[in-house]
Amino acid sequence: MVLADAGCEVTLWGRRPEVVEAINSTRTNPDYLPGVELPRNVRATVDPAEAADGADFTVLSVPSQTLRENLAAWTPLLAPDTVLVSLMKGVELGTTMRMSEVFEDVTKLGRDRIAVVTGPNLAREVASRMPAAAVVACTDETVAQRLQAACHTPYFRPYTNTDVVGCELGGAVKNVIGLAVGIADGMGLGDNAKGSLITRGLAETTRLGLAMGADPLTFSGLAGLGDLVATCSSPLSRNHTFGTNLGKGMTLQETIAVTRQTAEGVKSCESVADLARRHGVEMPITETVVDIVHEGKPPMVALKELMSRSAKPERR
Ligand SMILES: NC(=O)C1=CN([C@@H]2O[C@H](COP(=O)(O)OP(=O)(O)OC[C@H]3O[C@@H](n4cnc5c(N)ncnc54)[C@H](O)[C@@H]3O)[C@@H](O)[C@H]2O)C=CC1
Ligand SMILES: O=C(CO)COP(=O)(O)O
Repeated sequence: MVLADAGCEVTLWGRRPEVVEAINSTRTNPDYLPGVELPRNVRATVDPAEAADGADFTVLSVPSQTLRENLAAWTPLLAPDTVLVSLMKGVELGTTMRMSEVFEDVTKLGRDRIAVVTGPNLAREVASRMPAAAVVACTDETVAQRLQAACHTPYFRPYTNTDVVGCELGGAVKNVIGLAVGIADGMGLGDNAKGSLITRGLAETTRLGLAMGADPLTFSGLAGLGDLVATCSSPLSRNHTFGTNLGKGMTLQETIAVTRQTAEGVKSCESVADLARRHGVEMPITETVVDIVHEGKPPMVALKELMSRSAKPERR
């Protein structure tokens, strides 16, 4: 919708024929975004070849853990000069690859053909054309500028950045911190706890980013602090909501059963923790989320452990 509002002709691929049919005939996706009317220049198809044909930009937004499989099937269909754009905020389990690295690995395209859009962009608010800023990241600034122009609308204001590593890490780790804040909210721990988790969460994200060669300033920007604040304050966030349900005492299985859409942090917390170990970086909040979500540690026990960690200076 953003690309179409910015003047692009958009062909949207969808898996389910009934959703594609509803989009083409009613201009809405009634199950997921009721009440949002899509512009005329968005057309849907079940045929990935039709969606990819001649595309200047090929924008990918599937769950991070299925990307590799999806992209392997789509690679032969990509238009020769297309730029691949990731909207995804996750890290692949096992390989610990960021989404742009999976793009590179599967398609063998150069980094100047791979871009990322990220920032505080809760889908429901963007679809309601509520104002938001975003980051368009590519190692090649001219490509970032082309994409910036392609998605700039009166309600969507993209900035460029060449720090792809920092932008992707900001998006992926904020989902994990969003889970932590959700858990704290579900436990009724209050706003001081929230402010503390957001800030210390950003500190551990920045530590990891520095170890991976990111620009630390990226984390005080839209891809870092901006997205963290939006996610940790909004009931629209899937990760925050998932955490809240756990904090209220639901089991993992019960929480999964009431979650209809992708909460990336649930899987990516493990790959982020893995990345941290590989780079020798301490990420206590991320480790705590892994313990609660995957090891069944009771949130109250995890809280006591976090609060009784050894005292230390703030900037270390
Ligand atoms: N929802 C939001 O506000 C935002 C989400 N994102 C990111 O966008 C990415 C996608 O998330 P959402 O759109 O929110 O999730 P979603 O669950 O709403 O949508 C995921 C889409 O992927 C499809 N899908 C699921 N399994 C698939 C498979 N095996 N193969 C192909 N397609 C499959 C689903 O049918 C659905 O259309 C995530 O990485 C998320 O972090 C980024 C910014 C905002
Ligand atoms: O990334 C998002 C906002 O920028 C959406 O967060 P959730 O995936 O937690 O809904």
